[in-house]
Amino acid sequence: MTTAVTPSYKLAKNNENLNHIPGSFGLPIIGQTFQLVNDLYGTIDNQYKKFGSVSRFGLAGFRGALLIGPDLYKEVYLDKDKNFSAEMGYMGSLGRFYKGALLLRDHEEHKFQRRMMQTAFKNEAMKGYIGTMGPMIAESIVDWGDKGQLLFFPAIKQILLDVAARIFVGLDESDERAAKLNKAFLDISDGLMGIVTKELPGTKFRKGKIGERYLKEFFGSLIAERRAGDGTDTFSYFTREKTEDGDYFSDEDIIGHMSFLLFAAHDTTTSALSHMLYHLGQDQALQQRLRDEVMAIDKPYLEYEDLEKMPLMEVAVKEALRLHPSVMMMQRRTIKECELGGYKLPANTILFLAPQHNHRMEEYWDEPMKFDIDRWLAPRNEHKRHSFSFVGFGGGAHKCIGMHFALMQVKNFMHQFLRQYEFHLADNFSNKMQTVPLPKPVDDLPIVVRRISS
Ligand code: HEM
Repeated sequence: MTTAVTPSYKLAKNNENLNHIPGSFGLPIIGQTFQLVNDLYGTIDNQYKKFGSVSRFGLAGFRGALLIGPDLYKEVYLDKDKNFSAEMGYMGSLGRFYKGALLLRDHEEHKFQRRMMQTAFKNEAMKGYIGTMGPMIAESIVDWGDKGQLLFFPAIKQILLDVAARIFVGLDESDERAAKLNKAFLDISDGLMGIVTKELPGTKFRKGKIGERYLKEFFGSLIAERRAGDGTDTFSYFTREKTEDGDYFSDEDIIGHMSFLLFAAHDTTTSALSHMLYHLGQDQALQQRLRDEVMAIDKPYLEYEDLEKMPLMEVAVKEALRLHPSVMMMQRRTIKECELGGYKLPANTILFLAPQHNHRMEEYWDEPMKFDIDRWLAPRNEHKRHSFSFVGFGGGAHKCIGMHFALMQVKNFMHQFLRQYEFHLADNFSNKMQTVPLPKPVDDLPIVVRRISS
């Protein structure tokens, strides 16, 4: 039996010796966290204008280099010389609960693990998912017309939790394990925000750790049964996937990937849909343009082949993600000394990548602050000016594996919603947006919904 040796870069401490790079780490420990929470774009833009595309930056206890601009993102995401570690970039944050997740694996190990997910995101699986998704969403919004005004963010959050329990895990909403699973998952998300990182009574961290243990036990206890069955939920696919040598993936790997999948899929899509409705709720003509697209499909539920008949919906969600990326900060750590933007960055330096700034650069986007779906369509095709000017789903080896699933879910929701309802933002909407920890409207997006008379 061979024992895996931990590569030395995973044992090294973060390098904070960056005196040769312009900028500042900000206040002790918290760094520039407060500025960023108050104004994400302004803080990054200020940093760019003062110091250029590579600068010293401090955030939530971490000190490293902030990278700005699509050329640098391309270098880091494509990582041709294996210079960058996603695992060590995220170890101090996501690593507290999701050690072993796909995003926290590097290079060969990452490639090997990503294989586990391949069948679960192929066409055949996606066709099965879409068959479940449409009716579930339709049922969830059937009474929205009677409510008049509703808070969109918590409403869509619950719908997507239920859909995830069914499609990813194979649990019906009436199954009491679905509620427990959702609670465990939400507790972990809360735990990630905890300031105390010890399991002390009453802390978010402790609640999160209890949730983490619940998920471990829950998924672990079902692996053998799912492997023997013919389930078409994501979890079942993972249990049956084999390595190139014909072995199943280990229980530990399957559990780690399932737990992270729930996290990676949920808040991101909730945030994207909330921002999309935020813009459509202010522009009735655009809302009608998208409604015309879904009406033209003329079916109660979307089928897989219908997804490509919704090009406007696809660019509308991308435009929402351009202005308000769900993942507001990505992290990597250098493995060895390397040069970025003309600066030598020592080994073990944390790198911060803030996609929103790329998405609003005037060099790549005309009137970047405007919500304008036509910028993505011919003849303008602004997104083609640089292959990394839009990185809402990341790029390179770690590019979001659930991107097509997310787009399918958005299209399904919008297909059900716009066919039945028209809506606008409620008068009491504050028009304030938050970006940290999750980008969303501050007061949960109150909307007024009216049934369209048939
Ligand atoms: C609008 C919705 C979504 C957005 C904006 C989004 C965004 C992202 C981004 C930016 C990354 C790359 C992070 C990095 O490189 O540091 C990522 C990775 C990932 N996403 Fe998504 N995501 C979404 C939905 C989903 C869904 C629905 C799933 C699963 C069904 C999913 C699963 C994952 C996984 C597993 C990874 C890690 C991939 C890897 O390391 O190889 N995401 N996502």
